[in-house]
Amino acid sequence: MLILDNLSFRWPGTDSYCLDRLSLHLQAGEQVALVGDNGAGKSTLLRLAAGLLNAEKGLITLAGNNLSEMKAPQRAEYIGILFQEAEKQIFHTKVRDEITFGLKRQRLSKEEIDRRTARALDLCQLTELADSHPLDLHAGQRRMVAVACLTALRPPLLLLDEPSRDFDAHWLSVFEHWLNETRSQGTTILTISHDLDFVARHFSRVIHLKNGAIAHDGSPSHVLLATELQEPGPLPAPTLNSLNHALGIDYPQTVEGWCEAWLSR
Ligand SMILES: Nc1ncnc2c1ncn2[C@@H]1O[C@H](COP(=O)(O)OP(=O)(O)OP(=O)(O)O)[C@@H](O)[C@H]1O
Repeated sequence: MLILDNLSFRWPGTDSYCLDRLSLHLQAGEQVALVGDNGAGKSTLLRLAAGLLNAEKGLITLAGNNLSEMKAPQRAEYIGILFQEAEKQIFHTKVRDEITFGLKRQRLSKEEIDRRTARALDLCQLTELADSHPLDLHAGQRRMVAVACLTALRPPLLLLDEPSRDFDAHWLSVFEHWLNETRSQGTTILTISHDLDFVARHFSRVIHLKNGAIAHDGSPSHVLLATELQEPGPLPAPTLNSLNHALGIDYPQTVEGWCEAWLSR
């Protein structure tokens, strides 16, 4: 689905490479989390993958196409982006209009637009807020409005920048339910996250970016327990991994799986 081949990128006016000869291959239907310190280059990588920045060297291929040769509307058919400040993606005065905007641009029938909008509102628990002004909503709900727009458009690749931040417990569970639904439909997802418990709960492949290069790439237990993440620093290991490590066991990453394994030991 997405191939980053030997990618190098420097921000204008800087001498050092922000990303240095980075290669990454995402299969269709894979869900991958990108973790690493502040300034490691995660958002820059996501913007390159979205075609919003151009690499100095290397090639990005999206569904067999050279990304740098794809025009914005063609890229939009394949890629949905959730920025860190998702509220800046919202322009309309009603939640419903925000969702239908992208669908109308795709020239879908009214029935299809209504069907997709109703489903997106329902999945994102926004049905009762459909006629509200997005700016009257709180941060978690506003983020779900941006998520609902992606849901309705159904791009095969989602690029999410710290999607779980700003949610309270209720809206985090709504978002995680949405993520499970989206995964079950085979959508390819690349997400940035600093929440390693969230990463361990949802992603079977984790990439640890360090100083603009891939330091580790593998399962959550492999990557999140790697030495760098164990040391005191900005990325503490997720709770279940720390527990497994302390007890010297290799148990599942979900609370349910962990309890099952513990009870049947
Ligand atoms: N618009 C910009 N102009 C110049 N340098 C930038 C710009 N955006 C980011 N950088 C620099 O590029 C490097 C990587 O930044 P980036 O935002 O990609 O890191 P990150 O891993 O996403 O960090 P965080 O976890 O804090 O979001 C940093 O040194 C940052 O200062």
